[in-house]
Amino acid sequence: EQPSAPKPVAAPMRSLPWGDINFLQTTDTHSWHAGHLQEPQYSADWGDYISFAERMRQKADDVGVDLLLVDTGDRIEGNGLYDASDPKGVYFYDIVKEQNIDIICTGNHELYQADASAREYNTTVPNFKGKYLASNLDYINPKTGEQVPMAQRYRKFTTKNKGIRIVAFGFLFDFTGNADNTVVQPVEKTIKEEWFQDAIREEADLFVIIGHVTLHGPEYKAIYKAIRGQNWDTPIQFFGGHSHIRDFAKYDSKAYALQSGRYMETLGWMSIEGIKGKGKKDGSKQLGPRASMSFKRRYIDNNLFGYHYHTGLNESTFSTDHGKNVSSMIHEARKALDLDRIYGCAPRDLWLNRAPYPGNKSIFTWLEEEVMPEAAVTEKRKDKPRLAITNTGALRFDIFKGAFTHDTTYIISPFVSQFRYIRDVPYKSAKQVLPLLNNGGPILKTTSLKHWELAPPEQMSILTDIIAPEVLSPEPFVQNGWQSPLIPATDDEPDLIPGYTTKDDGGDDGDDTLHKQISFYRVPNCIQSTISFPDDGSDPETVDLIFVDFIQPWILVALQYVGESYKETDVSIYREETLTQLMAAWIKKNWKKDC
Ligand SMILES: O=c1ccn([C@@H]2O[C@H](COP(=O)(O)O)[C@@H](O)[C@H]2O)c(=O)[nH]1
Repeated sequence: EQPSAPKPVAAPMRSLPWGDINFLQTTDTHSWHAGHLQEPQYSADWGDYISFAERMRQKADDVGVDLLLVDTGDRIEGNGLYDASDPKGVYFYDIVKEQNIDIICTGNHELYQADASAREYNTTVPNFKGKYLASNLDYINPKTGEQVPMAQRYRKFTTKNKGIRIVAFGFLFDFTGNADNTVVQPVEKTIKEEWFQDAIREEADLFVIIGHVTLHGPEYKAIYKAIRGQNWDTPIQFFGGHSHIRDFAKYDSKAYALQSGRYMETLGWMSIEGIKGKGKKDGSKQLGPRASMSFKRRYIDNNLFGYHYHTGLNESTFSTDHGKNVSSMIHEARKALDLDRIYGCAPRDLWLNRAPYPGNKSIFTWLEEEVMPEAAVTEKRKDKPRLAITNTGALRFDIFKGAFTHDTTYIISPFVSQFRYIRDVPYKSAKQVLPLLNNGGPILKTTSLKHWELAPPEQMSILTDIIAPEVLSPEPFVQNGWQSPLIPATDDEPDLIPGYTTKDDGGDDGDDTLHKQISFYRVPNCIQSTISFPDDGSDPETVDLIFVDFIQPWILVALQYVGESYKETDVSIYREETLTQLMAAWIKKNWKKDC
């Protein structure tokens, strides 16, 4: 772990079920490879994960079963370890490649910016040669313009100990926001291609589909139907991602899917018992239906207490030299990037989804009422009445009371979005834009734009508020000078720390650590600040309509719906700085430095 990481807190644990084949999954790590330096329950780093994987592989070898590692994309964007260097990722790629991942694929974040996709093609794919799969993704060579597969389409291999013959694929959901140096082919089209139809006819003991794909969306449904249509009895294991939640889905009695959360908070554990490997010399051909199998999952909180518990090791025996070296690499990178430099001290916790919006604990109310009115200003139009709109998905994480650092700026908002504007929009039309964006409804039915892409990804899967019987602790729990956001508030379960209490198709026993439930309040797709309106409360004739560039397509469609025919050429840059830079400047100016 990192030297400043808070020590994990002991908690009641559930052990890991082992099977003939076992998997560890990471997804949506978003460059949190240093772990969470303000939350003890997620404080292990990528080096610790390497030690954990090495110890668990040893255990698997000792009893003659298999363990494979999977990563399903969105490794970048969301933490200073990737975002703070110029170019991005200067230290990051060498750290990630140290983990011995068996099957790995691309997320949408690897594709938003052309330079990131180029690094993926030129660095990550070769770093994981033979393991990196791109079933529906192509790269466009910038020199020749040639469109080539991002990586190999699928992989066939046999496991070391049980001789299980695996055919594996690596998909990305039907993403359309990629830069123009990649091509994402819709899943429905890909599965009709000859290579895929041939691959699902290969002899296999297990199909493994990894993807940056949610478990209950149309893409995995289509792949499942295609494989099951051809192989009525072969086990199929899916690994998904993208919506940042812990999830487990049962498609049939031999087809399951696992998704392992976000931000290095969770390692997913999947075990399948009852698979016979035919890849061993002594293996016999499968005749008739397979015997019953069991598919079990766990969500492992990423901290050393759990890693020691699951390996049966302790502080002096757990870490491998390799793991320790990678922790040092991360520490050196963080120092070189100056990630602990303090910008200001947050006076209170500000929550993305743990507190209701609007409200004084909501990060969006803070942004809307305090930050945007000061940030959405330019000298030459500072007296013009204006509406400034930001999508809530632009913010990615909570702010905890205490030190707000260089690192935190990227944790909160890694994007390079700027404010743009359309000048002098009739107010009667401009005021209808926010409700249209938030209600989704009619405007978006006629386009390929999806309103859920505006909000935090968790809201794709969490469709109603979850209100936990917890209250925020009056006294923050302080460790190593950092603050943990919550401690148990009542005496009835004094040992439980607030955290994930997952319910999925397997029931409510998936989490390896027993936690107290945390609330989740849904937020609107977009928020709006009303700035420099007439003092007498009257409506202005026209306003400058300001918005972050990510939502420009939605804004233009909404304006069209209310009868205004603005085009891309009517949009100008309002501020040169990114939203992240503007927020950082606001914090430096408004929050005191001495925490
Ligand atoms: O420039 C951007 C890019 C993305 N977003 C928001 O992020 C989500 C996607 O996040 P995942 O981690 O891939 O799930 C997208 O739907 C937007 O809400 C953004 O605001 N700006």
